[in-house]
Amino acid sequence: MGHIQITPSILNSDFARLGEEVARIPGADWVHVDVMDNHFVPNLTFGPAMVEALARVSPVPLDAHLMIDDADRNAPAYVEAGCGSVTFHVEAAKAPVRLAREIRAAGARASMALKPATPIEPYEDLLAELDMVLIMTVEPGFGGQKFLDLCLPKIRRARALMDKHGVETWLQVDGGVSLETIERCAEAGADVFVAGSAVYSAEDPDAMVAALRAKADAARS
Ligand SMILES: O=C(CO)[C@H](O)[C@H](O)COP(=O)(O)O
Ligand SMILES: [Fe+2]
Repeated sequence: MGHIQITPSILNSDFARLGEEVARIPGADWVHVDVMDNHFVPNLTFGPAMVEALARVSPVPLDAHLMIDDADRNAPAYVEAGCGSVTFHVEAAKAPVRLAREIRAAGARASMALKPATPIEPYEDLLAELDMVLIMTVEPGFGGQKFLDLCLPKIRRARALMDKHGVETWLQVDGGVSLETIERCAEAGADVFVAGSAVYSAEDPDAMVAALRAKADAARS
């Protein structure tokens, strides 16, 4: 299991001041950018040009979460835009192995996301091809939703499969992660934590990043 990493989502930040919003979280490991196309999910956010502009000013690398159809065709643009990690949804990818290899070859970390109803077991043999697996703990599309406890057993099963195969793949959780829920995720085996509304509704977002990290660290020991 890797060290604890916190990746705040800018989905619930002020889109009119994105440069300033990312400057408020210098203590984060990554900035999580939720790309939505109004087809894969019923919401629309950023495209490659906006992401490229954000990558130029962000104090930490970008962790792109692509909630877009036809990931095979559309994901490589986000590596080119300067993201350090690119996550595609397996439900939107026709050839996930080929896509993961393409992302890695272009110089980013390759990651695959699963919606709450998508099992991890069919993808066991793909783990070595991936730098990270993202387990959604809400239905993708919107920030500020309630954490789904029903996803915890899948986090445990994913960690067990990673241990079984001896891979270095990170395990990210995304959706409803807060001071109330982060310990459950860490105990289940997650090591990378997305937190959107918890960070950007806090008076001091960087202090919230530190508080989340401390809780996850404590849950581990
Ligand atoms: O992928 C997402 C939604 O589809 C977001 O990353 C996620 O919901 C973060 O926001 P919050 O912490 O408020 O749930
Ligand atoms: Fe996300």
